[in-house]
Amino acid sequence: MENWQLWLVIAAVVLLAAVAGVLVVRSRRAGRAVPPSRQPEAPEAREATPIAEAPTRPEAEAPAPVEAEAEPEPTPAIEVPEPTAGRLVRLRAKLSRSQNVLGRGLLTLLSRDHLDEDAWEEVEELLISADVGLEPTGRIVERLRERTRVLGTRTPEQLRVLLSEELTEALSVDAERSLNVRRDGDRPSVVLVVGVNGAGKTTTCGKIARVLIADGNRVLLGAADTFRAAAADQLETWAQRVGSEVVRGPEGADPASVAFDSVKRGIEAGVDAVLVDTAGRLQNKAGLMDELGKVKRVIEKHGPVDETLLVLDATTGQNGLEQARVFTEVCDVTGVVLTKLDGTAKGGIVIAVQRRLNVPVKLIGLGEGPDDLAPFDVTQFVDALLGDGDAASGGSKSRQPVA
Ligand SMILES: Nc1nc2c(ncn2[C@@H]2O[C@H](COP(=O)(O)OP(=O)(O)OP(=O)(O)O)[C@@H](O)[C@H]2O)c(=O)[nH]1
Repeated sequence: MENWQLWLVIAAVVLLAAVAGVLVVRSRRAGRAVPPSRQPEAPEAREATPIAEAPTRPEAEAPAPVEAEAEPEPTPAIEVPEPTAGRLVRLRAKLSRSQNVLGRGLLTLLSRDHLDEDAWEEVEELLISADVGLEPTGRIVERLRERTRVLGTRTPEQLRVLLSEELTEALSVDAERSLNVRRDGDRPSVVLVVGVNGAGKTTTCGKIARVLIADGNRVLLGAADTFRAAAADQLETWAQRVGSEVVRGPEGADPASVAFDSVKRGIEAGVDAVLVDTAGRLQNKAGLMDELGKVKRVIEKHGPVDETLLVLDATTGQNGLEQARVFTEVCDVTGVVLTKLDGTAKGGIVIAVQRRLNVPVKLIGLGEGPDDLAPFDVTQFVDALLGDGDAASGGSKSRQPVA
């Protein structure tokens, strides 16, 4: 090989080596430039907490250990319900805000020196305007007249005791007020929730589910209100919040078939209670009777309905009572849930409902919040109606605070 040829070969080799070097450096830089968000860890971390495995028992509801970089899921978190014991006492402020008109008004009237006819008429008017109803009002006034006459001079404390006793008497019923939600062997208890549109049925189902779950039960919600898809969506949201299963059908499905499937699924899943939400269209009594009758009949293929709760909006007053009576004729109502008592000063409706429908008020709704539902308790209710007694005692709070 000539000398010039040798130099040519060496130059070509050096050039090739230089080009190769540049290419290697470029590809390394490109490798480092992959953004962290495109690394595969993030999706894997998200999959580590599937919603399907979310615990349904309240004691298991403590926040799950945080997975390092997992992004939060958009599903509503399962909430820990407030304990149910003493709910009405805790909600007393909401109740007394609206109900003091009745209690304080009565105390003020009765503490007058001379209880003449005009004064008694005012007492009567106050009771009627608080939706107590004509017949119970007459009875209460008659008894108050008699007892204040015997009493003669009245101290504020005596008046308070007297009124408290009379209201307690008017509100008391012989029937059981607690919900019949005990499992019967391997069959869950079944609660049918009925009432007119907008009374608060779906909300009440969700609130009851929370109460039952707070007490350690497993609950299934059945969306037999197939008339409005939004109603089933609303129930489903409640189910996710409280950690219960939900059974729903397509919009316009036969409510009876959804109710049947709900109880069937409740039995299979071994839950303690199945709450069935229904539609409340009240176009005519025959239609309602057909629909609710069928729902009840198909549920009973699995066993009896343990509770039929009639949800009643307290703000609808005496008119609402007429509609409510239709439901008691159509199905065997075992208890009333009186909602929206926070939004009316007419607490006397509790007395009227029980007298007119002959069904005990079992629960009361005192707001839109998830824990704004309380078991109805006569003593605590009367306490809330009468407030702290300072209207009659001129400001001295002589009573013991509510325990
Ligand atoms: N203030 C107050 N609002 C309540 C109470 N209970 C329910 N509500 C409200 O009443 C409205 C109607 O409640 P729903 O539960 O949708 O009534 P529904 O009977 O299921 O109505 P439909 O699905 O149309 O039959 C909602 O805005 C609730 O938040 C209560 O105790 N107090």
